Amino acid sequence: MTESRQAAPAADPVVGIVMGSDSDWPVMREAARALEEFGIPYEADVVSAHRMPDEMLAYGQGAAGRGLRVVIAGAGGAAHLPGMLASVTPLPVVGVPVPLKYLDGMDSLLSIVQMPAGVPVATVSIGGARNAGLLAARIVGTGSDELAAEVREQMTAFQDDLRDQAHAKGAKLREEVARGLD
Ligand SMILES: Nc1c(C(=O)O)ncn1[C@@H]1O[C@H](COP(=O)(O)O)[C@@H](O)[C@H]1O
Repeated sequence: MTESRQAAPAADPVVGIVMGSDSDWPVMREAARALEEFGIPYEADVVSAHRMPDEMLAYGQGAAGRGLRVVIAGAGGAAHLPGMLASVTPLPVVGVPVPLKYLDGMDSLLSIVQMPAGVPVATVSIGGARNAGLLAARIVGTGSDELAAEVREQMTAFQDDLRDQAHAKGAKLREEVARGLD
């Protein structure tokens, strides 16, 4: 009898990564990479407030009910997607300003960061999708389930690693200085 080989069912996503266009993916995939490093199940999709407003509303309104705990929303230019999602979901929304050819992402940054009182979006730096993923991981880590506990443990190890790397860089720089500048 041949052994049946079935792929394990993918865990339900707890983070939703959405972006205004697939052209944002080269930037936004860094958020996905960060989540993968922490073993956090996520989904990724194109959702545009401007081009598909009905679908954007449905995504935002359904996100919490589907088990998502955080939404990461990235968009370039007149980036209304993160704010519009934040207005229809009770979940934390992390906004990623995506830099485009003109204005270097300043337009997107200002569109996302200047939210009216009552509708918060946690905005990361221009192109800062990796930090968006790490922030989402920390938010997941605030939970009380097994995944949250694992993420907290991994995040502490990650931070220890960052500190060790910074120490190593400092040691290298001090050695260079001790040898004298050319
Ligand atoms: N800012 C938004 C929204 C939105 O905020 O709803 N929808 C698309 N876009 C942005 O338009 C840019 C150009 O999109 P195309 O590359 O598809 O022309 C992208 O950076 C996208 O995020």
